[in-house]
Amino acid sequence: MQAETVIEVRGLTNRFGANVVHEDLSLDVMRGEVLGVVGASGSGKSVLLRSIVGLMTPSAGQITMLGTDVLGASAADRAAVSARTGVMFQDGALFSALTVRENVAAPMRERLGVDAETRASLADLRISMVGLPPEAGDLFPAALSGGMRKRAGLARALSLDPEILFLDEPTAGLDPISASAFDTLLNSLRKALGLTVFLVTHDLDTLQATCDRVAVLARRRVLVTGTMAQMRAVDDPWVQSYFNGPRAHAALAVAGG
Ligand SMILES: Nc1ncnc2c1ncn2[C@@H]1O[C@H](COP(=O)(O)OP(=O)(O)OP(=O)(O)O)[C@@H](O)[C@H]1O
Repeated sequence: MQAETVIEVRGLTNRFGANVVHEDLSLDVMRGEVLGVVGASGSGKSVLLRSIVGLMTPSAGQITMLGTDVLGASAADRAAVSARTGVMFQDGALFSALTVRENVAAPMRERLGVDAETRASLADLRISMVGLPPEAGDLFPAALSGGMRKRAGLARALSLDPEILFLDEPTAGLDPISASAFDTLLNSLRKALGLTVFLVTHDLDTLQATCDRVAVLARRRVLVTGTMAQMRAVDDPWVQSYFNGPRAHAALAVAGG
């Protein structure tokens, strides 16, 4: 079966004044894969994610998502594509004045023509899918631990039953046990829901545990894509120090690789 490209980025350029972050960057994301996006701090991983999900307008280039040219599309078409995706930000980006259940239900208000009671039941389903206890739905974000906040952010990203999930540093700030539990959760959700996942991370354990392919951002573009094993053979100093450094070896040893 021919693999389907669900995100196609071509000729992407992003600059902030004199700071050129991306220049003629290209990337494909295939349906059903978990793609890890790595790169040094400041290489433009978050800017790439924000460009794809429409939170910022790139300086130049073309982005096709789920068959729609998102930069050229009408606001209504962009919103329709956006409703088929979910984004989880590093800090969860939850509304502090809303309970977890209300946070998870918030995207449904606009997009789903269902009453408040149904929205609450659907939100509770998402809350249980991410492994939070039922009582977490009544809590406000301030009452959650870091790990619970990540899960609540994930539940909200799953609110509209998305095809593509964007995760920005999902395990940052978590202790190793919680991070590993998050990896396991991501793997099981991805299987159960048939998700495509665009995962920005620095976490080698997460890459090893969850990703089918990795894309390395360097020198303003996607320098290389491939499996973790392929990364170890790439002749580039940053790629070598990242994928063949002591931390990478530790991650591989744990994974039995
Ligand atoms: N709104 C903005 N205005 C000006 N410069 C910006 C803006 N957003 C990002 N940048 C710049 O773009 C570059 C890439 O930032 P980005 O946050 O995408 O990096 P990153 O690879 O995600 O880094 P990290 O791993 O540290 O999170 C940085 O030089 C940053 O200062």
